[in-house]
Amino acid sequence: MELKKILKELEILGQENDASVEDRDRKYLNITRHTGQFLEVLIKASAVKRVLEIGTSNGYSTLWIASALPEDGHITTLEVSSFKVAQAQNNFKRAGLEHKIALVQADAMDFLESCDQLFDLVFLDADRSSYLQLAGRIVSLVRPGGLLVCDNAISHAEELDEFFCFINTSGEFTATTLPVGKGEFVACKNISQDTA
Ligand SMILES: C[S@@+](CC[C@H](N)C(=O)[O-])C[C@H]1O[C@@H](n2cnc3c(N)ncnc32)[C@H](O)[C@@H]1O
Repeated sequence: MELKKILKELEILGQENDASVEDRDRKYLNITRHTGQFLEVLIKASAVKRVLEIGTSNGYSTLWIASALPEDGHITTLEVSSFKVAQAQNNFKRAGLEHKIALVQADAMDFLESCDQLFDLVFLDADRSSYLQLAGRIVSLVRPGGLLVCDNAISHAEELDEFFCFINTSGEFTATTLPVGKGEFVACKNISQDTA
């Protein structure tokens, strides 16, 4: 099925589902279309090839990212819920983008502890209360010159304040928050003068 149609279908499903379902674990909580378009532009403009996404849900944001990547690009996306993993896998297959996507069913902390790759882009959209605990690992997985993007930077600014403070005071990133979708915190990892 054509990607555009799948994205539209998932937008309608997300709105209807999240408005009617009480259980938060069953809500999709997808990024907005504008955030998808923003990620698409960022990936293309920055020649991003390797992406780590934390928080797949049913794969809506992953589809935006995977479709923006070049043919030799790759995204690893983490999701803890088996209910959502099954739906995401099906959506990746329908969009014909499976070859660019590694969907890992895991808790982010477990995965990050054992991950030794560097990524051009880390997209963070999971359980906000765990970000501060994950912050050290996240920082180390972004390559120098690479990007960290975090969703909900305006919609949940207070909750994310300590995490953003950690990134901003690390001295390792140049960051800003953009009024796109629910607010996107965008941080570029500085390239030290020694290695530039
Ligand atoms: C906001 S939703 C992600 C939405 C998705 N990025 C999109 O736009 O389509 C957050 C997801 O993160 C998952 N999640 C929460 N904590 C997690 C963790 N510690 N490790 C992996 N996944 C987690 C939840 O199950 C949920 O599906």
